[in-house]
Amino acid sequence: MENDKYDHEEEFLGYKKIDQYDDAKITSVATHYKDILGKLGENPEREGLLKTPERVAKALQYLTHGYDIDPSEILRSAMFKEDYSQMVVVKDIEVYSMCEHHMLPFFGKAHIAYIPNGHIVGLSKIPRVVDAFARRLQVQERLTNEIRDCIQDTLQPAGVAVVMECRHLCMAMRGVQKQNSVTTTSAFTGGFLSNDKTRAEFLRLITANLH
Ligand SMILES: Nc1nc2c(ncn2[C@@H]2O[C@H](COP(=O)(O)OP(=O)(O)OP(=O)(O)O)[C@@H](O)[C@H]2O)c(=O)[nH]1
Ligand SMILES: [Zn+2]
Repeated sequence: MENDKYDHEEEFLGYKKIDQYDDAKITSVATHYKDILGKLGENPEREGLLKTPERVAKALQYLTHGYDIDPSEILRSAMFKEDYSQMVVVKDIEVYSMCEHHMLPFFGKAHIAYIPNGHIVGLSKIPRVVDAFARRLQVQERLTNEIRDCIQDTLQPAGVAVVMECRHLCMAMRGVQKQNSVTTTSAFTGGFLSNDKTRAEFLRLITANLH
């Protein structure tokens, strides 16, 4: 019975379970990757590579499963009326995404805050929203804005702040080959935009070592 509830909840939120692969898609993507291995000068029939096209296809489906998720629905599923109007900060959320230019990973941290306006949201839903947008082909700037807009439009708080710090492998293992550069992006609404003190408090909280 517990399982039934779990399945229903997954379906409701539009989550795709990790083991729920789309067989037709996997077969088609794998066929292309077998061809690509040959074009790269490899022998796709050698033992170590026999299952590689299918593995890559499954990995790619996982790494882009955010397309199947409705991020607003995630928030709507756990909004609670609450008389709390101080900033809520969830910091150091790990992010793994892939740049849409090279399909190479970029990864780092997201720091998110909102100022409740009658409703709070289940804390775990904020990292879930981050993942729903991150598990797509992205640029860091759009990812940052999409997270902000989703929280603002769905929860309608008095303000949202998103800061992301990421390393881009397309800048490290190829191209310009800078190993230590970190890209920071930010997006704000409401009180975080209009009130310098509110924004400064958020920035202080995400840089403070409180634990
Ligand atoms: N603004 C932004 N750029 C990104 C992001 N991820 C990758 N890029 C950049 O996308 C750009 C694509 O530029 P192009 O000149 O078309 O591609 P390229 O010839 O492979 O460029 P190089 O990486 O400089 O070798 C590069 O400058 C990447 O660093 C991102 O999240 N945001
Ligand atoms: Zn890139």
